[in-house]
Amino acid sequence: MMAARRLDKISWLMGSRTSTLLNSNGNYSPINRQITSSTYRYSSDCNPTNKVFRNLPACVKIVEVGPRDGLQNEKEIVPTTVKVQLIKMLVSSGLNVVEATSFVSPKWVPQLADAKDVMDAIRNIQGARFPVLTPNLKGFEAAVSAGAKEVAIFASASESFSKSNINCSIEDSLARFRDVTSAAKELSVPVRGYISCVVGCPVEGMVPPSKVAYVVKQLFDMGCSEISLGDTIGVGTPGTVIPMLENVMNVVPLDKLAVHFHDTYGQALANILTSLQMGISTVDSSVSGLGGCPYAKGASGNVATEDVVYMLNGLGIQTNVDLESSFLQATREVTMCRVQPTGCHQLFHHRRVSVTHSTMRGENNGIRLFDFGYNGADICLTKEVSDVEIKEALFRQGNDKSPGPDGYTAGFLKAAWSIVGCDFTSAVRIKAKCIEDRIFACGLNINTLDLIQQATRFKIAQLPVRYLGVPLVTRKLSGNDCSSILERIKGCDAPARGARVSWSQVCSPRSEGGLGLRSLVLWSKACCLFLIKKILANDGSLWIAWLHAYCLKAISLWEVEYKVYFSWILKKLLKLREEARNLFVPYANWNLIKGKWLWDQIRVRAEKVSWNRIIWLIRFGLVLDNGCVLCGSGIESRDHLFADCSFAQDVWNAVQGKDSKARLDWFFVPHLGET
Ligand SMILES: CC(C)(COP(=O)([O-])OP(=O)([O-])OC[C@H]1O[C@@H](n2cnc3c(N)ncnc32)[C@H](O)[C@@H]1OP(=O)([O-])[O-])[C@@H](O)C(=O)NCCC(=O)NCCSC(=O)C[C@@](C)(O)CC(=O)[O-]
Repeated sequence: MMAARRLDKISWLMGSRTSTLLNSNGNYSPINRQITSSTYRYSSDCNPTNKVFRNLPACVKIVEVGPRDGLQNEKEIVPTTVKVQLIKMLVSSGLNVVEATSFVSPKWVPQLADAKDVMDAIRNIQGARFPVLTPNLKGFEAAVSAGAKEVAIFASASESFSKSNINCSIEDSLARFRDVTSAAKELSVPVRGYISCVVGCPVEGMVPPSKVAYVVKQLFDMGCSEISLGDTIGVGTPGTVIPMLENVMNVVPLDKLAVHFHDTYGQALANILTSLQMGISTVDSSVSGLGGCPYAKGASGNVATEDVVYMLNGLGIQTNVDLESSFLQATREVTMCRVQPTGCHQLFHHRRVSVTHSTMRGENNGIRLFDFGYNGADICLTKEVSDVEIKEALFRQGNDKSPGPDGYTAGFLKAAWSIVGCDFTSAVRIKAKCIEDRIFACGLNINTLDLIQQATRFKIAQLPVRYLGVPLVTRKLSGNDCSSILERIKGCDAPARGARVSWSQVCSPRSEGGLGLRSLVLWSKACCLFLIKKILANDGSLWIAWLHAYCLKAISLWEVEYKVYFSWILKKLLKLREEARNLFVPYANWNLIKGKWLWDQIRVRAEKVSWNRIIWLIRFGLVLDNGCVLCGSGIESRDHLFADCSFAQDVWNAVQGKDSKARLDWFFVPHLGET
């Protein structure tokens, strides 16, 4: 949600600043200045040769992944023109590697279905490279014919993630990627390799560094010019990143490696700094921290480009990026204003990223929100909800979620959104206002509720959610709560008074003219009798042992006296003792006494009817079984129907005018008329 908001802001910013990027001929002109740390106000005099930062690189290549990784997770389709504008703005800020889009299946990532159009539109932008993601040969061919000069393949160090992201095992993916790299080699197209889940996987948990190293080596051997190590769900810390990097560095040269950190736990900058100290000099990031992987539950945004550049500037490390470019400045300021309306103080910069990622995306927010004690959080929680948020909340619901009090399902509202969208959002707003002065409590006793009510003077209300007329309350339901459903049930009884068939007859077996239903009252009684049998047979269950030890206390069930402290079920069983005695005493063998047998004993029997099979056959157009309905014995085959069936034999005999008991032969039937 936060990413969506930031997108809105970015679009707005782009709209208001487009003019600054167009030259007098109306063509796009990137700025592409060489930026040094001295251009930045807070750059330090940090000497990269000092003890702590001895190994830091002098300059870092930033790979901007916002237009691809940043957007791929957005549900709302971002118009192609906006994407193109975003890419132009990023290049204008000095970012000279911008991952533009993906040539993946549009069914898997609908947001990037316009990959070809994006590539068409950025064809003439100079001063930057635009790699694109290609999951297979099909994607590679499409990318190349759309004008891509660089591609990226993406494997995973986790088997489960590989399956959920690209629908195949790691080994199968490597085979696909070999096809891509050999096709790319022929066309001299450089291939970047990604590895996801390098420290943790949403399904498998921790991923062993040796597994990462194995996949890295495979990608390197197949010809990847650069390999980016992705902490897809942002769970890494320097503590887990260091062993992973050490393993990887053993198998491929350092200058071939890049890092790609998501910022779920605000660790991305620490991880980047650690990676730089270990010699890495290529870092992926996404403008304003947009991003997440649609197939990695819990993956939050990428590390924000502005934050990375800010840190690198502070360390005196060169990038080509102008943090003071109008675009990055404005993106940063507006994003900060959302959560920090009192000012855009640089000190809150880091907090902004962490809070926005965790609170606004709705992930991990329970802990993070209060960890920070940050005053931006309450603004997030209390500010007015937007129409986009209302729509998002509805569209996140499953289609078959139970309907609200108005009876409309989420599926209906989604399908009819173009018609009812405006009404729906305004209705939600009205509701949001009228519930303001009531409290919805859960799990509190009546005294506490009273105290709250006295202190706040708010009414204690019930959630306006009912199912079949019964309120969804957190305490035990009272008779009053159920009154509406009871009324309905009673109401249902009324028309039955004039019915021609009694309920007991409806509940008799089909062979006795009923519908084959079982009366619940009778079935419950049969179950109770069954429990009595278990007590008498001392069947060994824990409950029976407990009954014998604590209730019956060595007295037989027939003789035990009724005690008020007995449980309701035991009292119920004792009331059935006489009936049980009549049933059980003649049968010493407990094994013969089953629930169905008991039900058969206690039910009222009716006369058998001969027509039931025909009725059921006709009523449902079904053949219930393949037995003959005329004689009741034998399978209803051709031979049986025309020859073997006793009814058929009577017919043939009548036709032939003789009383032959001889079995008719099927082959003889066609010739019957001839005799
Ligand atoms: C790999 C597939 C296609 C396999 O998907 P599949 O369903 O197993 O493949 P399929 O071969 O059975 O094809 C299914 C349909 O997709 C079509 N298709 C097949 N290939 C393509 C293609 N290239 N372009 C366009 N269409 C394609 C194909 O033609 C067919 O169409 P249909 O006959 O049903 O109409 C699918 O799983 C997919 O597209 N996955 C991409 C998922 C994705 O983009 N994830 C996000 C990127 S990875 C990431 O974010 C991590 C990273 C890189 O940032 C690093 C990190 O953070 O860790």
